[in-house]
Amino acid sequence: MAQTNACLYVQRGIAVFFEYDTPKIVHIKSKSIGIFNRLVQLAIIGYIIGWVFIYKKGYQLEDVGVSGTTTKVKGVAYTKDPRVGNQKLWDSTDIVVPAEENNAFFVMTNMIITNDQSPSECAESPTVPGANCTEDKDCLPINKPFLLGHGVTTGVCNKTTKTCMVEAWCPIEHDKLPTRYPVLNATKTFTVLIKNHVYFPYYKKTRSNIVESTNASYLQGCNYDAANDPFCPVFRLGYIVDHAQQQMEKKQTYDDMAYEGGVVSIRISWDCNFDYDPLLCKPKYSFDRLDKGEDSLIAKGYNYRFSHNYFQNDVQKRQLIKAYGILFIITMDARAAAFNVIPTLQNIGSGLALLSIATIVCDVFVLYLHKKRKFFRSHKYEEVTNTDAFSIMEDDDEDM
Ligand SMILES: Nc1ncnc2c1ncn2[C@@H]1O[C@H](COP(=O)(O)OP(=O)(O)OP(=O)(O)O)[C@@H](O)[C@H]1O
Repeated sequence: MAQTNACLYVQRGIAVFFEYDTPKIVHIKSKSIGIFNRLVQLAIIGYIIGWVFIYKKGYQLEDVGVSGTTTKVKGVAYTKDPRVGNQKLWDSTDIVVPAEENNAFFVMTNMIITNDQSPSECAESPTVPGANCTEDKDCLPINKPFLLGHGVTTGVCNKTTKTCMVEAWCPIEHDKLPTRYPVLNATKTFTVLIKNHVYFPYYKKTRSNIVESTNASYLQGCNYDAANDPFCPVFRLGYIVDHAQQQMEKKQTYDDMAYEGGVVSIRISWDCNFDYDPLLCKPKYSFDRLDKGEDSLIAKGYNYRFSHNYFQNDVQKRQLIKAYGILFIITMDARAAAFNVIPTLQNIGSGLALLSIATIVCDVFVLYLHKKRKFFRSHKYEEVTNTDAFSIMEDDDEDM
């Protein structure tokens, strides 16, 4: 039985080898099928013209720009807060730390200041893991560092604080923000000048976000506003923070964010069409908050520590600052395009090839979905053999 089946397969295989398929044109005269065919062709042509050529500008060659960005923050704040000295004047030199960063700037908005620290011995903080003790032997070995603490053990337990004595920068920092408001909430009125230069290597053209028509007095007086002054490169920090939170469910005020810090991105987008005057190419700005803000339960906000070291009466001293603030990260995305023959021909070619899909779609409709599909199929597929051909030749001979 199995042998017979195998023989049948072999015979069929041999028969297929001696067959030839050729497409046949069946001219169907039907209003509904004709309209369907034209609609499919129209949809494909619409896609090629509308999407590929008009929307995606398939006739242009794209170049990606390289760019450099610098920033300068300006503003003055005056605080009356016992935490930072009763009266203190702050300008951007005090508040922007470090003074210069690559594609970013940090604005300090709140802080814990520990003044006059000097290297000596003091009791470790009770919140430091492993620093609690009841007797001296709990603080052995000597010179053991506390990873999350402030110094190294001296082998003595402080009976008052019940923590190990450490050799450290003393007094150690009291790591707790004392009030619910940020010291430097006035930074919301500070401004930042962003200078962004972009170069397109293929087109050898440079653009800058400081528009050609501006002058120094315009820069000193303008403030970016998406609706009223979209080309001013000077941004109020309060404006950036407000607009960065638009996509967030729980929006925070500038003061809320300034209290524990956060991360905001400033995105500069260039989309230049060099088929027109390059001077018409202007940047667009958008702002986003990158940290989770209120939604994050642990490790909220953004802070880091830095110190100012000095000598007083030949004693080495320092002021330690735990700075909370907003880190502004500048990202850039630059593209330029202009007419070029190669992408134009490529897109026309692939568009024409796409038109053949109309025939496939119509064939599927006519041969498998249409109510007269059996009739159309019988005309589309026809089997002929050599014997048929010979009989027709003989008939022709007789006629002659
Ligand atoms: N954050 C800012 N807000 C408003 N204007 C600014 C800001 N930063 C700079 N400017 C002004 O923009 C212009 C160009 O700034 P640029 O830094 O190139 O020049 P500058 O003369 O060195 O600036 P300055 O000495 O005032 O810091 C200057 O007139 C400057 O005062």
